[in-house]
Amino acid sequence: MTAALEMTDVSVDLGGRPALREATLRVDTGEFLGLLGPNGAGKTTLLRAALGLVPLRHGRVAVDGRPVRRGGSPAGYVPQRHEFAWDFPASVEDAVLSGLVRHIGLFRRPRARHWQAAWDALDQVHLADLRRRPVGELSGGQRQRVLVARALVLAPPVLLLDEPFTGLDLPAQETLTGLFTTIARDRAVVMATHDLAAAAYTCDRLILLNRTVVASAPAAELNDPEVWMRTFDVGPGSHVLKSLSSFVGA
Ligand SMILES: Nc1ncnc2c1ncn2[C@@H]1O[C@H](COP(=O)(O)OP(=O)(O)OP(=O)(O)O)[C@@H](O)[C@H]1O
Repeated sequence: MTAALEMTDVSVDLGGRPALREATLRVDTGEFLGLLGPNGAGKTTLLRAALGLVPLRHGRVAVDGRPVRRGGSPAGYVPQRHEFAWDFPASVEDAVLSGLVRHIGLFRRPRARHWQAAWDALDQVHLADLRRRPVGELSGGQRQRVLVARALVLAPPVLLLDEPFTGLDLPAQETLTGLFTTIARDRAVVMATHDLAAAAYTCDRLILLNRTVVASAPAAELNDPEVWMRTFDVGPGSHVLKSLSSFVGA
């Protein structure tokens, strides 16, 4: 089977320093993958490499079997919420259509098929009723779903989520988790997150990252404390390990 996303020996330098070292991973259609690691572990860099947004020092990236070139990845990207201009006077459907700007053309009018793709994407995130609402009036959870629809409008083989739960309450997180699980039925989903509990409960597999891939397995199988110590650069007496033991086997 062709991988939805395959990264082989990927190394990236940022500011002259290594941000990612020989990272290798494969994600298949139908998988919901959690990407975990401490601050500065290279999670965002790995997502940006999958999007063709950073030069690779070494290695290969392929989406749906096709090599990714600079700026030309078919992967869908859901940025962190603060990266979107919510005070821009746009409706929900305008925001979703902006995901198609490369297909529509910058100063051209969207065609019927573009509107239909936007409405279908809004249907998938259960926001069809709010399509005329100004984006500035939405809650944090609704804004997150708009960003997911904006990425889905291109029907990507893999959806990359950067910290989707930050600042959301538990019910909003639960809604999103259900949504991501549904979306992962017919594509791959990769979620970079600091929320280990949410990832452990909902993701099929976790990738533990600390500049390189330290481990890749379902949460229940990640029961070697050594692996978590290497991931988070902590010693055996660390509180990190104690808090981990409630939801993984470490
Ligand atoms: N534009 C940049 N120029 C130089 N160094 C950078 C740049 N962006 C990131 N870095 C460095 O690259 C490393 C990896 O950063 P990255 O943002 O990928 O980590 P992360 O795991 O996403 O972190 P966080 O959990 O804090 O968001 C860090 O050491 C960071 O300081």
